[in-house]
Amino acid sequence: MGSHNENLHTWQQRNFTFQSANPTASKKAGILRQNIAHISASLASHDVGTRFGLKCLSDETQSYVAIVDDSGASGLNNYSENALSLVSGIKEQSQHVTWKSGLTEKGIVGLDSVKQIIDATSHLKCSGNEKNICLFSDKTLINKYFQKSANVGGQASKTQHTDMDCKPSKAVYNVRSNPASTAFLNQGPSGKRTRLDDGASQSDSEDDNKPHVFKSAREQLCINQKKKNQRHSPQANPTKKSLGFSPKKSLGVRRNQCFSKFVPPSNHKDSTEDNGPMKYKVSADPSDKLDSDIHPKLKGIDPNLIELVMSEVMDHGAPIHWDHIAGLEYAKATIKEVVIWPMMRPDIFTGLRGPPKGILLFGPPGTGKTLIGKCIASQSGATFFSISASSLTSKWIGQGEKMVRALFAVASINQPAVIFIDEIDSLLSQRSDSEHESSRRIKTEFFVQLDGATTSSEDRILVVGATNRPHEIDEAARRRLVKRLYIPLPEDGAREQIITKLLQEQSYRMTEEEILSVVKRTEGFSGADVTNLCKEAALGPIRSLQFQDISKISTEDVRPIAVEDFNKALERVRPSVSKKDLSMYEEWNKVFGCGGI
Ligand SMILES: Nc1ncnc2c1ncn2[C@@H]1O[C@H](COP(=O)(O)OP(=O)(O)OP(=O)(O)O)[C@@H](O)[C@H]1O
Ligand SMILES: [Mg+2]
Repeated sequence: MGSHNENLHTWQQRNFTFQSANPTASKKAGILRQNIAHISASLASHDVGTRFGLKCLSDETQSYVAIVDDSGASGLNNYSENALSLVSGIKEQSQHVTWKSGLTEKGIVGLDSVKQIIDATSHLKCSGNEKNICLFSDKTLINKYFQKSANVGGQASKTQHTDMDCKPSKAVYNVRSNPASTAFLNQGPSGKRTRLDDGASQSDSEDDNKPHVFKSAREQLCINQKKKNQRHSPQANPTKKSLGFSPKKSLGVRRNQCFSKFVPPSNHKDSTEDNGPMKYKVSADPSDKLDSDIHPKLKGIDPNLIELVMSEVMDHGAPIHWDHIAGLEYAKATIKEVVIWPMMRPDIFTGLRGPPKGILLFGPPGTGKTLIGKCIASQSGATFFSISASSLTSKWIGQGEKMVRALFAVASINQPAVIFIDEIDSLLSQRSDSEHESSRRIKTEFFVQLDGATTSSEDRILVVGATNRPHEIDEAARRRLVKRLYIPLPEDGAREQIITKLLQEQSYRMTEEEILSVVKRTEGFSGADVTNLCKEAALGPIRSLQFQDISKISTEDVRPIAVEDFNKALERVRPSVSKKDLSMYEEWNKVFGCGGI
């Protein structure tokens, strides 16, 4: 190094040049760089005092930095390159400079960002011909790179990818994602920083001699997007298939292989508890919600049928009193004995006195059988189920026998209960070979239920059947309907009772004799027939009105019913039961009836 004065002189001269001329920014920077180098050399050789030397060094460095990083257009902005070449410059000029640049390949590999690169590349797999992305498989490759650039005098050579080409087995890492970590990795011959990972400029060997041009991240992104699209187009990478590398697409969340056992939602508190199926407590009040516990007697029965029984079958008709039923004293007495009393005093009516399981009301049509059923409902205080055989067979086709089972099950839970089956002959008619399978099944179910197989002897369930065709009932049913009550045509007194009762609802002017005469003339009439006669007679006074008076007349002005009306009505209303039919009933009663009329 020159003597102290010489150095000073040179330095002053350089300074002067710097101050006087109007060099460009890069020129200035160059001069400042030399000054800095010069000062640090003088410091090292103790040509200048340490204090003075350091002062000058910091001044020069500041003005250098000011130029390089000047935010204006002139800012050279290539601070990092220059700093690097500066440092490598210092390294050359003053071998014995004490401080050592950290920019050795060891130091670089030790940098966090480089470590990230190395780590990141260690597990990535090459996915086919991603040639245009620079590859680092591990530290050795990075070290190799630096050896290579060191050999070329620090000038980063073109990144020769010969040994870095992406071989299918090598990891792929796109170092683009961490620019700071690539700044020092490669400086192209023009000093322009290029990126090792520059997908666009990074290309396979044939492009290597093309100068690497620096691209901004945005440009890079567009270029890579284009490349990616090309790569993914089917003809772009046939090798993907050949590599057999096609990750299975699993839509959404990957299902775990072991399918958890499906547990159906249940109303049970704890499905592990073995508390059996739902229990229903069927209350007399159908509006009650079904409780969560199923009565043992309802096990295995379709809840819908249970609901049906409760909504459709339970009778909620208007209450009927025994007085509403004219005549039929014997029948009424028997029913009271068999139905009402046992319901009221089950403690007395047990064992031999226990009530029968079934009653049959038979007789000509319109004699009050259904009426009796309704009266039992309102008078017995029992839960009353009224079902007609035709609805059982038609409405619930195929459900017949299930319906029967549900019916008896619900009744047994709501005992004392009366099951009234109107037109029971169409349900339990004589079995024949030609009959339909479903009706046969219904019958069988009925017999089982009637037999009390499902109801213990203490159960208070009464089945009341009504029919006007008793001879058609199957003998098995007949046996089970132990009380077979004949409901005959009403006698005079009954007919007089029906007429009197009905006339009281209207204004009438008839003498007792006249009424009796009417009763006489309705011999053979059923209760229903008598009722029809009264209705007809009541129309008499209306018919005597002129048509035009109808709209004006008040109810008081309508004349009362008179015997003439009945005389006319008798011309129109005829008895519905023939003598022949009548004899048939009487005959049947003699054979199968429980006596009395
Ligand atoms: N003994 C009676 N007392 C009062 N009214 C009666 C009597 N018998 C019949 N009736 C009248 O006739 C109508 C029909 O009676 P009910 O429906 O009980 O006849 P039924 O015996 O059931 O006939 P079917 O065998 O055709 O079903 C009743 O609504 C009632 O007005
Ligand atoms: Mg009836």
